Amino acid sequence: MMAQTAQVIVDVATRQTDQPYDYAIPETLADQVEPGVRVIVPFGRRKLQGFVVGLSDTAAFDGKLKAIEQVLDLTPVLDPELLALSKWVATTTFSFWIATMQTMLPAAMRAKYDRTLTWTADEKPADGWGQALFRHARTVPYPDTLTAAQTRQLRAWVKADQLTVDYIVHNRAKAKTQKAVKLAPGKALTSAAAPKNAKAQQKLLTGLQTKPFTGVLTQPVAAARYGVSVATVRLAEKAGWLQSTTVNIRRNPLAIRPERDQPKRLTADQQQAADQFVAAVAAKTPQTFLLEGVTGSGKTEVYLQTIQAALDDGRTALMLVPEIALTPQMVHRVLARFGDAVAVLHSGLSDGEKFDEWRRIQRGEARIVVGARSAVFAPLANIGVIIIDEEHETSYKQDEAPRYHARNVALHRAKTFHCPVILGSATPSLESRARAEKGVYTLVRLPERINDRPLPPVHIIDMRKNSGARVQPDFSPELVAALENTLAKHEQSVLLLNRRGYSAQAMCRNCGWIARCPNCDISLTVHRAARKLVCHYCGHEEPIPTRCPVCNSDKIRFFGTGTEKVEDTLQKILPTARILRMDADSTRKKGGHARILNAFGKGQADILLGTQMIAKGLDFPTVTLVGVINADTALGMPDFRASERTFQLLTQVAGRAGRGSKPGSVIIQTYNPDHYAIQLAARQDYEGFFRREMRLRHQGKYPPYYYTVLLTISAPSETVTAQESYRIAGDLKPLLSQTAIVLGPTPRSITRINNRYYYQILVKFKKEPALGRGLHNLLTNSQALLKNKVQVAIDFEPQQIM
Ligand SMILES: Nc1ncnc2c1ncn2[C@@H]1O[C@H](COP(=O)(O)OP(=O)(O)OP(=O)(O)O)[C@@H](O)[C@H]1O
Ligand SMILES: [Zn+2]
Ligand SMILES: [Zn+2]
Repeated sequence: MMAQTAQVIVDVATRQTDQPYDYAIPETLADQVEPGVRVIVPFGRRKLQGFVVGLSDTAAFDGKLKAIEQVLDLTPVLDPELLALSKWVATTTFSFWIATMQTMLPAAMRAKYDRTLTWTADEKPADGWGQALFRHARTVPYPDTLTAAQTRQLRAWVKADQLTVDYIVHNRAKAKTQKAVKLAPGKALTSAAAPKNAKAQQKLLTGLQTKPFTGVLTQPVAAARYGVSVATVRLAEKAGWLQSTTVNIRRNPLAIRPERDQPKRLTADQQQAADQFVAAVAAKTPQTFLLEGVTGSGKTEVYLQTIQAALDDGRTALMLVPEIALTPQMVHRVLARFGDAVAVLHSGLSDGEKFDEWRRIQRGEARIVVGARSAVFAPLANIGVIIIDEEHETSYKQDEAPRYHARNVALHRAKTFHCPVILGSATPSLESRARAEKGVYTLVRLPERINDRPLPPVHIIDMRKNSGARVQPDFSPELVAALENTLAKHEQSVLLLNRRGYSAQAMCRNCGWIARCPNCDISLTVHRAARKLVCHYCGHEEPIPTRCPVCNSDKIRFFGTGTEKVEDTLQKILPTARILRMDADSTRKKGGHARILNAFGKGQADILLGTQMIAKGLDFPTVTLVGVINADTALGMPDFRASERTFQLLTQVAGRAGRGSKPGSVIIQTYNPDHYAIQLAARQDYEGFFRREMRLRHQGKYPPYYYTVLLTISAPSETVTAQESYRIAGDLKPLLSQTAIVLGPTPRSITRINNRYYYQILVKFKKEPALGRGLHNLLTNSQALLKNKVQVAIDFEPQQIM
């Protein structure tokens, strides 16, 4: 019997509507409504989009149900696994179900884009309606009105791979076509078809006779196949023995086609790691491994060989990397090993490109997915292994709703697919390392660098002694000497400017006025190249003033260390050095990262100066010196993870030195030379750091000993924000046991952003069965919140507490 009722989640992100609504299924749509398709339904006075999440045979209240008006998808956009996952993510992150479902889809499908139909099969549609539809073009607008039979026909074509539905994305990317050729039917391809002395054309003719092709080849591919130039292929078209046509080509995200490489012979350590992973793939055990491998220990090669094992087993593989644009090298390596079987998903892609990749995955054309955080929702079926590289990275946690952590989502999917998860890092998060300690994860270590290369020696420079009139504030004499030395040897250096909370500000030297944002409690940052002051929180911009608005003096000066300013100073110290700067400004343009890294890799610069983004994953064998200009800025943050972050950053960046045959060295400038995070990072002693930091977390009752939930309450009025925060804290406390700890409410360290005030409550707990429901009720039932324009954000295991 056909289902009569569909449960639909409508596209309204409020607590009140965050539940399935019943809709009747009209008979004409009966065979189109399935879980995972999107529909248009009447909702109040509006028509809304929604997702079908379930079907049932009986109506909840007979006859009174409104009916589904339209089905948007010919095939489900979310399969049962992803549908169930979206629900789980919504529950565990206190998000709206609609929001998690939307997060899983490429943006092109979310907005109101126009749809098209493209006939992809060689032969024409069999029936008259289809032939009429595609009479003038292979791609036509999606018809406005379709009968049920016609929709059924479209669905059948899609299932038979004869038809695709596309979204016209108006920004940047349009579907790309390339000129192509096919054999002209009925043309005799004899050598008489071209002049005897036209050698290239004769060569092509011979090739076409001895090695003919079917279907369509792009001009360059045809040229390569027959060893002639593209011009010759064009001549052949003119002569009529090849027919010209076009093909849709995939918008290739990174536009790189690296040379294919072969698996490397593993070292003994790599082999024992790979053996365990491959065994878990084969045995289909949802086991979680923590691969703790020092920088340059060859973790990537182990990932690649494990992926190969999953593919050989007929399964697929998912590999997450932190914000992929930051690691073009990693993507390059995966593409070099697996070529077209790889789909790449990351935030640098246009909507059209993302959609292309997503569809290749959904259709099973791409069996390996490499991507940043949201790629954890890639529509892969039959996953054989999930890898999370640099698992300690905070970018795996989304810091806006839905506040999911990709690691947790990965672990959940792995359970569904019965596949192992590999968490890799030189500096694992304390949470993961502690789980390995307890035996929840299996610890696998790579303690040595490849080819017995030593880890580089690290020198700590005490910047408190770097004073006096003649010294440069940002460059100790030791660092300058090392840079000069490296330059003289024609080797390369990497310089890290740790900019977190540290940027150039404009100040009046006469009265002390500092340029501040009118909307936020934060000073504005100087962007000298653009001659602007910019707020990094709300985006407010204003010109740099020439006179102080308070005392009218013209002594406006800049202070603080911006990357631009350091670059200027560095150029003065080393006039002949070729410097490349890599920060948010210099990489804003698409592909900016890849371009800078590429230039540096080719030896077009001597020094790569950059922010955090240069610390991770770079593998340049020619780098022999790494300098850290200011190691301390992260230490000063009011966050219990400050030491962990500092340790991770310094260890990672130090690991960029000496990866090739020449030995490297590292210089760390700091005002806290005795701090354990800096001392242990200098020794690359992860285990030592782990033990020490664990003791402190235990004393302070912080993760991984305690769980944390952060409530952030905001409103346009500070009084309302404070009142509501105290009320919420008061409501929560009775729900909690004696062992739970409630910190706050306290104003956030930057209390006002974009003219809203922010207060926080941090709950630390070990086991609170009633907390989840309590928080849920708080959000659902609170009319007061709505009335006062109060927003409450709930963040389970927040990565940033400020
Ligand atoms: N078995 C092997 N034989 C030879 N070279 C190898 C082998 N495995 C890896 N390499 C090379 O060693 C270098 C370091 O490896 P890789 O970048 O994978 O290390 P990693 O552990 O990911 O480092 P990091 O954590 O610093 O990013 C790379 O250039 C890689 O090509
Ligand atoms: Zn002034
Ligand atoms: Zn602002």
